[in-house]
Amino acid sequence: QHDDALGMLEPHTSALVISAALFSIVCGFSHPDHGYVSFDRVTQVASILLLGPAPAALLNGLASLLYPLHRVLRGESWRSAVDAAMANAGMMILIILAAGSAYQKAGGDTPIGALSTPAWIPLLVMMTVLHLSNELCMAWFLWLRERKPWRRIASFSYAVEGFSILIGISVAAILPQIPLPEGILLLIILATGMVVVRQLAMLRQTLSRQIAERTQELEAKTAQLDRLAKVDALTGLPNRRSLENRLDTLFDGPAEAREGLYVAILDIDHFKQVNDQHSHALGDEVLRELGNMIRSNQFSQDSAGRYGGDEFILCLQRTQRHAARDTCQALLQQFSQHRWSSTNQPVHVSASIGLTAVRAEDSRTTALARADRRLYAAKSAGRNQLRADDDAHAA
Ligand SMILES: Nc1nc2c(ncn2[C@@H]2O[C@H](COP(=O)(O)OP(=O)(O)OP(=O)(O)O)[C@@H](O)[C@H]2O)c(=O)[nH]1
Repeated sequence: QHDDALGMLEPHTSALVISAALFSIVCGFSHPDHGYVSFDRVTQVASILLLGPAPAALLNGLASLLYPLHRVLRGESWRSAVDAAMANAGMMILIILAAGSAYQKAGGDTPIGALSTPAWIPLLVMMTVLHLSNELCMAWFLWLRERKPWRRIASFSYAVEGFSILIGISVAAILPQIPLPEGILLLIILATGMVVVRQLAMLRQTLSRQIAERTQELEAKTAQLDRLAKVDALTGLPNRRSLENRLDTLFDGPAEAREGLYVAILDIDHFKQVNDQHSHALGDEVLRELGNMIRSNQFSQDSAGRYGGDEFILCLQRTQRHAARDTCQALLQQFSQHRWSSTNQPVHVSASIGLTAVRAEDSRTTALARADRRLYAAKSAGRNQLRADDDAHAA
């Protein structure tokens, strides 16, 4: 007979079921992919089989409503905890009533007589199907409300679910058959198992979080090192290595990429004197400011940089002879007219440029060597000037 009259509930039975239900909910854990995974089915199934669907629904529903206390103690807001508890309790009561009725319809006894009763199979199937429907409804609801993507329905939560249901069935079948001390021992072993699984899950979660944090730090450091390896610290322009790589790419690529390509070498005039007569700090400021000027001119941004000391390489792509000359002249003029602020006495600093058009047969070395010869010619001619291929005396 199906004895699940609510009036027959003993206070100590009710207290035990509510405590067990609370314990099995609290022993859950948040899984990054599957959300909150808990063992509450153990108590739900055991209480359906021992007390009947209606008392089980009542007691587990009550436990679910009490659960917010625990979540609030963990720092969640009352509002969100109560919201979640109401939704949980409602779904749980429905699942218990439906699965419990299926069990009774299949001829299952309350309390369950033995594990050999096949009526627990519809209970297991119903519980799993209802869990799946619950998941689908939640996913659909979250998608409707927050456009959250659908969570993957993975085997893990079903493994926990199925395992919990089987434990619940076993507990219900075994508990009434054994003496009280053994029964208590069984419950203690079960509770310890839940705590251990929970602790292992939390440990796994902490480790994954730490690994994710370290990976992020390492990626940031690698990106920083990568940047430092390519950039000149003083001017912020590409450094020699990065410039050479860039020029190699240009020179190794198709000949069309070098059409209209001009390469210039700029060297500050008597820079040693700037350092010696004023200060190294002013020397640094001159280099930094020249870097800013180069950046704000029309040089190919990734192919203009500091080649070393007071020497800079400038590339102009897809341009013409006059335009290349004008750009270089404008830079020399801007640089020589700059008023250096870090000193009281007036300081005049100028630079010289050797400019050359890249030829079809050029390699990086031959083009730079020709630009260097033009620079030498500019220095020899008195500095603060530009020498290009077509200038008189250009070497
Ligand atoms: N302040 C400062 N000086 C630097 C830095 N790197 C190189 N120098 C100085 O730049 C100077 C380069 O001098 P040189 O190229 O030999 O000759 P110069 O005095 O510029 O004379 P010319 O090139 O013939 O006009 C040296 O005195 C270096 O010490 C730097 O990062 N900061």
